[in-house]
Amino acid sequence: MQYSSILPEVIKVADEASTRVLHIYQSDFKVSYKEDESPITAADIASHEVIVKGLRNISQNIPILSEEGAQAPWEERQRWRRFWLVDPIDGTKEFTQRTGEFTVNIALIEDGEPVLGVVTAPALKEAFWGIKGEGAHKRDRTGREHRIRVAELPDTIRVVASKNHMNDETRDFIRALGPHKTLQAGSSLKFCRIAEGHADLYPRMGPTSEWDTAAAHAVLLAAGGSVNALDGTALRYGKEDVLNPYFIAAGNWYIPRP
Ligand SMILES: Nc1ncnc2c1ncn2[C@@H]1O[C@H](COP(=O)(O)O)[C@@H](OP(=O)(O)O)[C@H]1O
Ligand SMILES: [Mg+2]
Repeated sequence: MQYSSILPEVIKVADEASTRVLHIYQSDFKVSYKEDESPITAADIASHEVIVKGLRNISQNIPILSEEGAQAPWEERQRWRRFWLVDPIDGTKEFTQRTGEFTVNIALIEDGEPVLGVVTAPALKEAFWGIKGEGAHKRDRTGREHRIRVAELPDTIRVVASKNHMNDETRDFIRALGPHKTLQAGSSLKFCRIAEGHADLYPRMGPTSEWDTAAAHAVLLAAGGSVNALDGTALRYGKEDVLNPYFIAAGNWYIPRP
């Protein structure tokens, strides 16, 4: 499959979803709570609907797994060699707190690997995309597009961490790094900050689901970075359990084995 030939259409779908999301963000929206007590708004649903429709237009035959869609049973999912993995809004808490740090995420998975990813931050007017082996790009708030790449290792490591889901394990890991600077960012933007060279490391010793990380993982990979579980193996997608293991996303950082 020629990923570069479908990329402009995937960006268009993400942009359409972003426009809908932003419209709701700027309105007096209502917040409801799912069974797991995580928040959901009309923007999550609207974004999901725009993306599913758009991706079906691009490819009739590639199945879709979305945070807000009905999940196909494992008997079916385990046969998917290639599928779209979607988080219509990552950082719903950021959305409801109106920090602007939420994203729309679309990834294409092939044999467990994120080979294409598009991440948009509607309120920040930023977009990131990447294709395995073909590099990553950012569109900034002025509309200018440019290639991005992870930074060379700086003297002081810049660590990016969750605002809403910080925990003791992640804090201990960061402390053990020694001298470092800390940046905060919401949602999958943390991976994108590494991909564009503004941060070096994102340790996540806490739960996330496959849709939270896949698109930004693809961007970071394409920009020269990595996302590894604590045993050093790359994060993979399309598992029976959609939860990710704890991970370390990094630019040019050497991860010492325990
Ligand atoms: N207990 C838990 N189980 C699964 N995922 C969790 C979780 N706590 C937080 N997350 C995930 O962390 C994401 C937010 O990350 P961050 O704190 O880095 O912004 C949430 O994305 P959603 O907003 O899409 O639900 C959510 O999926
Ligand atoms: Mg999410």
